[in-house]
Amino acid sequence: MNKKTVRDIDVKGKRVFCRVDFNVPMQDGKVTDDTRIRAALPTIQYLSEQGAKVILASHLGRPKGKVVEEMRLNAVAERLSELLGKNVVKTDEAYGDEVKNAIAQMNEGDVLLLENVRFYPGEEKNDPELAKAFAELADIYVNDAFGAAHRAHASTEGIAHYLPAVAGFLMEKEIEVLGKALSNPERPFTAIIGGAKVKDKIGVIENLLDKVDNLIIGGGLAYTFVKALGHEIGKSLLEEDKMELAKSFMEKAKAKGVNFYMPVDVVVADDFSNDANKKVVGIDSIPSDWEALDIGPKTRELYRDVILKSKLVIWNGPMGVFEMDAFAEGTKAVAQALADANDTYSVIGGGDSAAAVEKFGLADKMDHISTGGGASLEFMEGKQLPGVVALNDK
Ligand SMILES: Nc1ncnc2c1ncn2[C@@H]1O[C@H](COP(=O)(O)OP(=O)(O)O)[C@@H](O)[C@H]1O
Ligand SMILES: O=C(OP(=O)(O)O)[C@H](O)COP(=O)(O)O
Repeated sequence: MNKKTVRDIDVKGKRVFCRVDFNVPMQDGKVTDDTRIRAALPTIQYLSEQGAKVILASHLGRPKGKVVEEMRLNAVAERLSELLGKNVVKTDEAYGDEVKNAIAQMNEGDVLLLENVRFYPGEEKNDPELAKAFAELADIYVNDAFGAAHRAHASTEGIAHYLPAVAGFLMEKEIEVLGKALSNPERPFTAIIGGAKVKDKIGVIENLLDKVDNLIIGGGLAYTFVKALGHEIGKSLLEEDKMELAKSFMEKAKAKGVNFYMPVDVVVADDFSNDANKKVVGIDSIPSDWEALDIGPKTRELYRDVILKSKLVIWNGPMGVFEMDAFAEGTKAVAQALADANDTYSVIGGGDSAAAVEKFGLADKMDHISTGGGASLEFMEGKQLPGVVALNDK
């Protein structure tokens, strides 16, 4: 990465405004998955050990510029405090006098967490006034919020124009791992794209066609491709207006010598539920009133073979409706193949794929699980991430 990092600056005694992505799942006021908090610990601990006054900022959810009580960061501060083994002061605002007073009382090494930055309308508008108000709190800006790096907001982009601005360790690692995967990939290089969001992922697929040796399509988005080939897909997921594009991608893949893999058989169900009637059918035999909710056993074998022969695999999006056990086998097979492929570097991106890998107990077998869903996708599409662009060059 050609951006400065926390290693390149002296932070001792300095007030450091550190943007993190603590947008974590919560239930009944408790943090239910602290992966993103743990992922930011190396930077927080480093800054604290170097004698900085660490002022953390994050968003949580989408409160749309207003205070939403359930989206306060109190529970996050508690969890962080447990993980750090030290007290974390939490303020009820993200800037202003209360915050300035709290910061004035900080000692070197102390950690403070500001309130949800999205409680202010200026955050998502990237309002320069709010960015300046954040900048006034500190001497240095550190961005470690990879998961929000695709957002040009006041605390992720705007503030970087008013302070020395560097990347944290998580940001550096994500950019390096994903960047290396895309710029100098070990081959064969395979991308597996699944999930449901055809619109979000179609750009990624196009970009990947210039980079990969194998492109594997699964999940709900596969059926737009299946239909584009002229097959009946019954009630399976379809983005009709993307069919032409899907067709052109398959042609482009052929022209570029990219192996394009699609399901050869699928698990179809007569209802979108775990106890629906289900059966395995060939890809050209989906009954008109059934829907395909998982890839079939032949497809799992085929995809496994491709994975085992690959040196680098990036995976974004489940192969089926893995939340229901009846349709989790395809996703599980891909996760298991990645776990078994010892010579294959595996990169998982996207909240649902990461959750699936976690659910199957295979997370520690993966080489890199990205903390960013949207961010890793935009990065893989070849887009510049505003939160990274705004940082100081080396
Ligand atoms: N065949 C399918 N039909 C309908 N939904 C599907 C199918 N396969 C996967 N899905 C759904 O796709 C969702 C994940 O999609 P997406 O958000 O695009 O993935 P990610 O979060 O990994 O990027 C999951 O909730 C899953 O149930
Ligand atoms: O959770 C996030 O995105 P992700 O689910 O795409 O990884 C980030 O915190 C960004 O949140 P946002 O999509 O509300 O801007």
